[in-house]
Amino acid sequence: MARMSTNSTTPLSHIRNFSIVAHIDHGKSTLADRLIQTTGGLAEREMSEQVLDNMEIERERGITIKAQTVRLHYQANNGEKYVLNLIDTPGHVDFAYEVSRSLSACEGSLLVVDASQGVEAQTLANVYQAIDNNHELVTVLNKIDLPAAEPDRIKEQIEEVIGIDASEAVLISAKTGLGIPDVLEAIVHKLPAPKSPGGEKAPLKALLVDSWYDTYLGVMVLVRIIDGVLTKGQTIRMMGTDAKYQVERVGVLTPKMVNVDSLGPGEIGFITASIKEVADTRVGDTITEDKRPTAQALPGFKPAQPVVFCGLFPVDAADFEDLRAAMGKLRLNDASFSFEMESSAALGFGFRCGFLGLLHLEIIQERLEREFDLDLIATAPSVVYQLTMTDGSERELHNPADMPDVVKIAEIREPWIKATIMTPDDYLGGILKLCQDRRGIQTELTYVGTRAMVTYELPLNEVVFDFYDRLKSISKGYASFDYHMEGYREGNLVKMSILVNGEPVDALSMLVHRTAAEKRGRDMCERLKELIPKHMFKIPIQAAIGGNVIARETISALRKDVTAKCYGGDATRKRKLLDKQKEGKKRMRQFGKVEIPQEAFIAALKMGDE
Ligand SMILES: Nc1nc2c(ncn2[C@@H]2O[C@H](COP(=O)(O)OP(=O)(O)OP(=O)(O)O)[C@@H](O)[C@H]2O)c(=O)[nH]1
Repeated sequence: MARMSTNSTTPLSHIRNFSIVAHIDHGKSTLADRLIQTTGGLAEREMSEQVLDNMEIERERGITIKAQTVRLHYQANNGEKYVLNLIDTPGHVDFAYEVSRSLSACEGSLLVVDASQGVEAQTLANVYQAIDNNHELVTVLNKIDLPAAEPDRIKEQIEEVIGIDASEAVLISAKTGLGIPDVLEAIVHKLPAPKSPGGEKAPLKALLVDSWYDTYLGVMVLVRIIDGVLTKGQTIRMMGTDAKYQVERVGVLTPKMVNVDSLGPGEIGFITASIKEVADTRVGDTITEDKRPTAQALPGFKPAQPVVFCGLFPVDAADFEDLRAAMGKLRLNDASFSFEMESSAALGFGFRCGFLGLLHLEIIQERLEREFDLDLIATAPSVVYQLTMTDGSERELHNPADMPDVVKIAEIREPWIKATIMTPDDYLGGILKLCQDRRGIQTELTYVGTRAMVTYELPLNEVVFDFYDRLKSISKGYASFDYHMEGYREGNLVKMSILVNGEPVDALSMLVHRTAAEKRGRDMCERLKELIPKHMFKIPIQAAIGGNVIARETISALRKDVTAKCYGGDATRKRKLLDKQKEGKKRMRQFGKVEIPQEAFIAALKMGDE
C-alpha cells in the first residue's frame, strides 16, 4: 500500500463530497466508473467491468447493494486541485436505509436520469431523500448517445415532476465518455464544500457511515470527519455504544486502499481498529477521541428494521450446521439480515430469517445456495404483525405458524406501505386492478405526458408475495415501483392453514384478510394440486380457517407404473427415468405419507390474479 501524508491538509474549500442518485439501470455505476477512470484512480487495465459493483450477484443482477466510496483527485479547469469523494448508494427500494445514511455523509448529489426513459419511481424516491438531506443537486442526463434520447423533453419532465430547475442539466453518455469533463466541473462549481463548525482544532467528531468485513483487514469502518482529526494510534470512542478502540489503520479508497496518516475535517475515509464484528459498529454513531471527546453527538440514525421474515430450512437435514455457519458469514457483512433457530414439524430444523424486503431475501437465499452450495426450502414470506392480546399485553408475530389462539387476541395490526408507481398509460388499467385486488387505496393519480404516476396505500402483506413480478408482467417491464413504510393499521386477518392428506403443513400457513381468504384458499389448493405429484392413493388438499375447511381439491391416485411407457426393450431409457426420479426425490419433503416437491412451497404462494 502506498503512503500519503498530505491528505489531512486538503482545505475544506477544495473538498467535494457527493453521491449519485438514480433509478436502477439509468447508468449510475457506469458514470461512477467513468469518473474514476477520467481522474486516474485506476489504470485502464485495472478497470474490471464495473468497479463499484463488486459482488458477483450485484454484477449479475446489475444492481448495487453495499454502498462503496471512492476518493478522486481532480485538477479543475481553474488550475486548482480538488479532492472529490464519491459515495455510491444502492438503487433498490429494499435498501433505502443504506441510501439515506450514505447521503447524510455528503453535501450534494448528481441526479442521473436516463435521457431516453425519463423520471422513474426510484428517481423520485432517491431525489427526495437527497433533498431531505439538504443536498445541492447537479442534474445529469445520461445515455444521450441513444437515438431514443430526448433531453429537452426529459428536462421539462424533471422540472414538472420533481420541481427542480433542469435548464443547466449536463448532457452525457457514460458509455462513450461524452460530457464527463462537464460533470467534473459541475461537481466543483455547483456543489458546496463541506462545513466543519469546529474546524481542525476541535475535538474529534466523525460520523460512522458504513462498516463491512474484509477477509484480510477485519472490520473496516467508513467515516466522515465533521470536526477535528482522526489519526492512526488514537484511542477512539463510539458514543452510542461507549466502546473504545485503538485506531490501527487510517486510509482512503481510490478505489484501491491507500493508507494515510490522518483524516481531517470534511474528509471521508476508512479505519480499522481490531473491531470483532460488523454488529459492534452502529451505523450513524458518532466517533470521538476518548481523551478529548466532543460535547455533543451527531443526531443518530434509526437502525434498519427487518420487515419481511421467512423460514429457511436445509433440504438435507445433515446440512443444518453448514447452513448456520454460512448465515453467520453472510451476517458478518450485513447487519440488516437476522436469523434465529426455528423448528418446524414438517421441515425439521432451520432458521427464521429477517430481511429488509423481498429482494434482500432473494439475494441472501441465492448467495446461500450458490456460494455455500446449500439446497434450501424457503417458507412463505411473512410481514411482522402486531398483536394486542385480550389481557392487554402486546406481541409481535413473525411467523404465521406461531399465531396464538384467536380467542386470546383482541386486535391484529399489519404494516401498510405507501407505493408510488410510474407507468406508460397503456398499462394503467391493469395496474389499478392489481392494486385494487391487493386491498390498495388510491391516493393520487397524475399524468406527465403519456406517463401516469399513481400512489397507493397497500398492506405490505399483499406486496411481499409476487407484487413486483405481477407489476412487471402487466406493464411488460415498463412500470417502476417504489415504496416506504407508513405504519401499522388494524386488519381483519385470519390464519389460513393448508392440510395435505389431513396433515397441516405449517410452512404453508399464512395470515390473510378475511375477505380474501376463500379465494386465496381456493387458489392455493388448485396450485398445490398441480404441484404435488400423484401418489398411489388419493390426496385431499384443504385450506382451513380454524376448524372450518374453506376450499378443497383432491389429487387422484396414481395408476400406472412410470416405466410402463418405455415398453420393455430399452433398458438405458428406463434407468435414466428412474435416476431422474431419484434426483427429484432429493428435493422432496415427506409430509406424513405425502411427498411435496420443494418448488411447491414457493410456487404455491404466487397468487394467480390473471
Ligand atoms: N447507450 C448507453 N448505455 C448506457 C449508458 N450508461 C450506461 N449504460 C448502460 O445501461 C445499463 C445500466 O447501467 P448501470 O451503470 O449498471 O446502471 P446503474 O444505474 O448503476 O444500475 P444499479 O447499479 O443497478 O443502480 C448498462 O447496460 C450500461 O451499459 C450510456 O451513456 N449510453
